[in-house]
Amino acid sequence: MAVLVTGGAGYIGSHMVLELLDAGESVVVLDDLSTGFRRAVPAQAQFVQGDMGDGALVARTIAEHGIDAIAHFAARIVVPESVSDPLGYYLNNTVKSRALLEAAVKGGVRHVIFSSTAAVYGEPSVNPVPEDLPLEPINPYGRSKMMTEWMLQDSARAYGLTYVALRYFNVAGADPKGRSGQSTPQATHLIKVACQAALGQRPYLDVFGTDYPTKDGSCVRDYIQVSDLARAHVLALDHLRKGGDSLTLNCGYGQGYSVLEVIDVVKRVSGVDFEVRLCPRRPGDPAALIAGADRVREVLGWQPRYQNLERIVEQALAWERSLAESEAA
Ligand SMILES: NC(=O)c1ccc[n+]([C@@H]2O[C@H](COP(=O)([O-])OP(=O)(O)OC[C@H]3O[C@@H](n4cnc5c(N)ncnc54)[C@H](O)[C@@H]3O)[C@@H](O)[C@H]2O)c1
Ligand SMILES: O=c1ccn([C@@H]2O[C@H](COP(=O)(O)OP(=O)(O)O[C@H]3O[C@H](CO)[C@H](O)[C@H](O)[C@H]3O)[C@@H](O)[C@H]2O)c(=O)[nH]1
Repeated sequence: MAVLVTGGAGYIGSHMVLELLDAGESVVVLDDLSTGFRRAVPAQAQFVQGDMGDGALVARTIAEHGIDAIAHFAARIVVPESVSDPLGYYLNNTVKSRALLEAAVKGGVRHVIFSSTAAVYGEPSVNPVPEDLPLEPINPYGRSKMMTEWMLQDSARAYGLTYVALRYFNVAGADPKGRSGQSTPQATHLIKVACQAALGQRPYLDVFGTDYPTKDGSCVRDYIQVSDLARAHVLALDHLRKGGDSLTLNCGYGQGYSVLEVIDVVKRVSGVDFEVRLCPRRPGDPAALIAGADRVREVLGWQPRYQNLERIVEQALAWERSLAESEAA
């Protein structure tokens, strides 16, 4: 038995690969390296370079490696890009997920763990956000993911596979052992960008919006550490392999930090008072997104290990430093 990790050369997928290998699993990564990195895949994992939409390749990979479960991370993930290129997003995230699922069903794969997102909720009317809130995504990225959740639901009913859809809130930090982290040079994620500003790799940091109805006017988010998140996937896989039902679970800590609070923590941990510019709102940002986070703990017995923003920022800073050193070498 082996686990196929699509998008395993990317930020979150590479942490899943580490978590699976640490748990003694056999791992095969399928990635087209469109935003991922070959060096992010450890030597103990098998690597197949290719497109998850290539049904013949996926079928061959499933058969050759005896795949019983797929952890499906591969996607395009930049919300504004999804607004300017919706058909590109529906192709990669929805149409190619359909091809992957078809090959999985035909190849007898029993379980799928899917990377969904808080973006399926759009601008939620309540916070913390419960999983049963009606889905009202406000951009093509969120819609592309919602449709894949639907395909999984329908496929589970029709073909008997079981799945866990995990709706991530804001993912941050890096492997505590320094083996992986967020490597995308143009990443737009707040904690990554703030760390780059602290290390002098960016001249300043923009704060997008200071007039939101929140504690200090800036947006509030729930930042979950990436290895804690990967651990939830491993528990989800155990749950399914033991015959557990299909599930949809939020992944967050249920704790919100404002953009200005995050910046304070990055300044304190780094010891650098970098320049911060207060800017107008960024289109499409909901004021607050905090996970209703009880279900993942109750159903999977998930216990976070790194629920501490200082620690998450320390990891992100350490990763940025190691990236800068490897680029300089
Ligand atoms: N980063 C976040 O905060 C966040 C939040 C919610 C959900 N997610 C979801 O988590 C998943 C992983 O995101 P990430 O932050 O690691 O992004 P990432 O860009 O680092 O990783 C995506 C990986 O998928 C690969 N890929 C893309 N299209 C492919 C295709 N057609 N065939 C094969 N490989 C392909 C890329 O090369 C890359 O390695 C995505 O599904 C994303 O929607 C991320
Ligand atoms: O330079 C920056 C970067 C971000 N922000 C703010 O910081 C908050 C967090 O922004 P991120 O870009 O880090 O994350 P998002 O909340 O926009 O998006 C994340 O969560 C979404 C789910 O809602 C999607 O899944 C998406 O892929 C994932 O990156 C937002 O209020 C944003 O406006 C800034 O002020 N300045």
